[in-house]
Amino acid sequence: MEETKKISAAVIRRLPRYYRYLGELNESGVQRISSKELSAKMKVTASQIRQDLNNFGGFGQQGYGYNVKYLYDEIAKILGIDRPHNMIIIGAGNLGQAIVNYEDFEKRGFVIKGVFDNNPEMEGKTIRGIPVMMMDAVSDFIKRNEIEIVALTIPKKAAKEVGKLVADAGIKAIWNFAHTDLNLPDEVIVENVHLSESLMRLSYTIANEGR
Ligand SMILES: NC(=O)c1ccc[n+]([C@@H]2O[C@H](COP(=O)([O-])OP(=O)(O)OC[C@H]3O[C@@H](n4cnc5c(N)ncnc54)[C@H](O)[C@@H]3O)[C@@H](O)[C@H]2O)c1
Repeated sequence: MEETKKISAAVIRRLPRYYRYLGELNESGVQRISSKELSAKMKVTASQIRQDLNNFGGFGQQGYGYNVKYLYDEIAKILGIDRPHNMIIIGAGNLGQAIVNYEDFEKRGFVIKGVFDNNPEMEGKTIRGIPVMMMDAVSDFIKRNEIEIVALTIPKKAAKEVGKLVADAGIKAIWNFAHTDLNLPDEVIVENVHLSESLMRLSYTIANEGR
C-alpha cells in the first residue's frame, strides 16, 4: 500500500492561497514561475514555498521554476476540489442566504443542492432558484442526493442537535458557522468558521502593533 505522508495543518492552511495565486497567474497566461518570483508576489519566503511544495513532491525543477498549470491542477487534487462536492445549507437566515447567493462557491465545485429551515414561513421559497425545504425532509435528502457537506447557519442552541441529526444521516463534513462546538464522532469532519474570532485576532494585532 502506498504510504501517505501526513501533511501539517499549517501547510494545508496555506494551500488555498497558493491555489488562488497560481489560478491568477494561469489566467494571465504565465506558464512558469520560480519560487523567488512567487515569493515576491505572495510575500512568503522562497524557502517557505519550496518547503511547502516539497511536501507533495515539489513539482519544480532546479533552475527552471514551477509549471503553473501543472502545480495549479495538482494543488486542486490535493485540496480535493478537482471534483464536485454536493452541499446543503441548514438555516435560511441572513448568513445562510448570503452563502447561497454567493455563486463563486459553485465555480470551485461546491454545489448547493438544497436549503433547509424549520420556519414554516420559509417553506416553498427559493433562494437563487434553490428551494427551501423543511427539516423533516433533510435526512432523506442527504441520502438521496449524495450530500457530502452541510453548512450549519442556525442559532447555536440548535446546532448540536441538528449536527447529530445530519451525522446520523451519514454526512461526511460540516461547515459550522454556529458559535458552538458540535462534539460529534471523529469520523465527521467539522470545519468551524467563526468570523468574530477572526475579528478578535484583528483587534489583537491592532492593539499590539502600536500604530
Ligand atoms: N460563524 C460566523 O462567523 C458567523 C457570522 C454571523 C453569524 N453567525 C452565526 O450563524 C447563525 C445564523 O446567523 P444569522 O444571522 O443568519 O441568523 P438568522 O436568525 O437570520 O437565521 C437563522 C435561521 O436558522 C433557522 N433555524 C433556527 N433553528 C433551526 C433548526 N433547529 N433547524 C433548522 N433551521 C433553524 C431560523 O428559522 C432562521 O431562518 C447564528 O448562529 C450566528 O451566530 C456566525
